[in-house]
Amino acid sequence: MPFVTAAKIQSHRIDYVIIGGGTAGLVLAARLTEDPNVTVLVIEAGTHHVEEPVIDVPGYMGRGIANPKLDWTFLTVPQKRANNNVVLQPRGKGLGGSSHANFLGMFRPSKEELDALEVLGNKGWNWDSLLHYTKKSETYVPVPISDEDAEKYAIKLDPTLHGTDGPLKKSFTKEWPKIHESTFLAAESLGVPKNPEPSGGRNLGAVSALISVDPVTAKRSYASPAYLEPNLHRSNLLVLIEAHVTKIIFEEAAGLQKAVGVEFLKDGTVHRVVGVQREYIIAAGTFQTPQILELSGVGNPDILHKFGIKPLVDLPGVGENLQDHVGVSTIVEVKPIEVTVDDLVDPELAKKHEELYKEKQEGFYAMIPASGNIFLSAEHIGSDSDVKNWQEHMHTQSTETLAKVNPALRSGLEKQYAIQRELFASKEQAQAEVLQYVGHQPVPYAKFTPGKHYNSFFCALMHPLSRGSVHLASSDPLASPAIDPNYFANEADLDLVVHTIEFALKLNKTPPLDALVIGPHIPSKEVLEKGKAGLEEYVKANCGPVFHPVGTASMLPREDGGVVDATLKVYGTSNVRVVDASILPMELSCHIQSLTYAIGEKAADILKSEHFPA
Ligand SMILES: Cc1cc2nc3c(=O)[nH]c(=O)nc-3n(C[C@H](O)[C@H](O)[C@H](O)COP(=O)(O)OP(=O)(O)OC[C@H]3O[C@@H](n4cnc5c(N)ncnc54)[C@H](O)[C@@H]3O)c2cc1C
Repeated sequence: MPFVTAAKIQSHRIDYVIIGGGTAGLVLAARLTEDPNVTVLVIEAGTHHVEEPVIDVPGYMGRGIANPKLDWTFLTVPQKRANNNVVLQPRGKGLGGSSHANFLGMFRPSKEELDALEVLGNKGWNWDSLLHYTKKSETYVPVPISDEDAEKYAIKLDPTLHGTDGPLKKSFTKEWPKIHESTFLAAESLGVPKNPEPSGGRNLGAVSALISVDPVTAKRSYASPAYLEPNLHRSNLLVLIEAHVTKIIFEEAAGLQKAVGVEFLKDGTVHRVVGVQREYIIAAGTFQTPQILELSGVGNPDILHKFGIKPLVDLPGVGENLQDHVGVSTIVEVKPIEVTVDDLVDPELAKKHEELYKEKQEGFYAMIPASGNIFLSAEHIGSDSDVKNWQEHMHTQSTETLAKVNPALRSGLEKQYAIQRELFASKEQAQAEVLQYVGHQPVPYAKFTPGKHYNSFFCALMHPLSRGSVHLASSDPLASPAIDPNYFANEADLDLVVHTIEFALKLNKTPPLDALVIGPHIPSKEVLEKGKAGLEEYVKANCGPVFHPVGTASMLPREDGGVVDATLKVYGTSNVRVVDASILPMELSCHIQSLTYAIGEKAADILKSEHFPA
């Protein structure tokens, strides 16, 4: 039984401490403890969720948001270019982290995007390597599908691209919403083909989403049941839950900061773990990893001084370079061609599906309502002259951003923008995503009318040019950090979201989908009548994230504003690394959980090869 108490920790000899038992943290813990001579302590602020339907049942996706037991319930600071709104930023709390809170989609970026990590100065971080580690993390479990349905719903996977014996299960939904078929055909008419195998480095087009579900049990597969629970028998894997790490304690040694302990709060008492043999790994996610670094004296000295923290490592990239997929929902009323989540307002039907789920692992709750996604290039959402104007506009806007940025971060940002411009110019690279939600997406800016049926398209940006930040808002380690995605700081981002909405509106008017659409719900007719200006206002008033923040502990050369090097070691320290999504220096054209698992897998091999060379 690896669960330990704060009082007993020091009776163990610990090789590695992992701060945060989330997606990447648990992968790393499981892989390192494959060696029985290596002892790992995971410290997780949340709890161990066992038999928690809100997590396990795929059809309950999203229900944990704003529940403080499951979600950190973060909000952004007021967004200057989005009507000063504060925006919800959910993050999974408890073992499994955001892998227990997410919407289950399993996607991969394009080959060029992963190869760009190496171009940015990170040797060994490229498509081939990350494909290897993604496959290592997963097992693809096929579900039976007829040839006719496989054609309609764009499913023809190349088995060599998918894992066969990794801990995480992925599969497809067992039932296919009819509206996906009409949507995919309409997209094809607008020049966006179906992509039956988006996992091989070409992710553009209309796809049916793979999801992190075990089709045998119909339960969510996530970091805790995949990587932790099967290893609970290991005596060298120690897990401390409901313990909030407040800082790492450093001592100077040979010109570097060496971590000599970690401090945490449990049940109102401050505890320390000292005497760790090898390393301290921060895996607290994109918002809390920079918070822990800053609380520990690693970051921009100007920021640290404000909170009375003595700077130990001058690292101005900590908490900077935050990027997020931002977007907005569009919803139309549709004809009732099939039973959807909208019908579950009927308590009798909801009960029937709950029973179906319990007894046969079937029905609505065995699937997710959002399993169709359309990835679009700039060319798909704009005319030739739009694209040309955009490129020019993007260039000017980026140049202005570069002029304002902290000089220590400028060269890194310049390199990122050069790559973004290249990706933007390519007809093969996705710049926007339309996520189909079959039914009325639960958003606060639209009211569902029982008895009606809806179709939602969430329209999101893939490669934001805007850069935000996450920094301390208080020296109190329990306070939320100040999260500022800085949405639409670059106007091109707003324009791209507006063009994506225009694409979605066009999709609704294109056969055969048009035959199902009754009329607009949101944006309303009044908004639509105002044209582009109306849509811009609509986006600013209602935008929100797709929950894929990255970049706040960027893996980049130090002279480019990096926080970690290509071995994930924090610059200026001798024994601290970051292993989570925050290390990704640039946003990708996909949902990022698969890649986060791959980061954990790759990190484990990096550590093993350094400490136990073959
Ligand atoms: C609502 C939502 C929907 C999403 N949908 C999808 C999707 O459909 N597909 C997809 O690919 N991706 C999706 N994502 C994104 C994806 O799940 C995350 O990007 C990924 O899981 C992040 O992993 P991580 O290891 O970086 O951090 P996390 O998994 O968040 O892990 C961080 C861990 O650290 C712990 N922690 C934080 N601070 C401390 C502290 N001070 N002390 C101790 N522990 C601490 C946290 O409790 C957490 O367990 C979604 C995310 C959310 C929130």
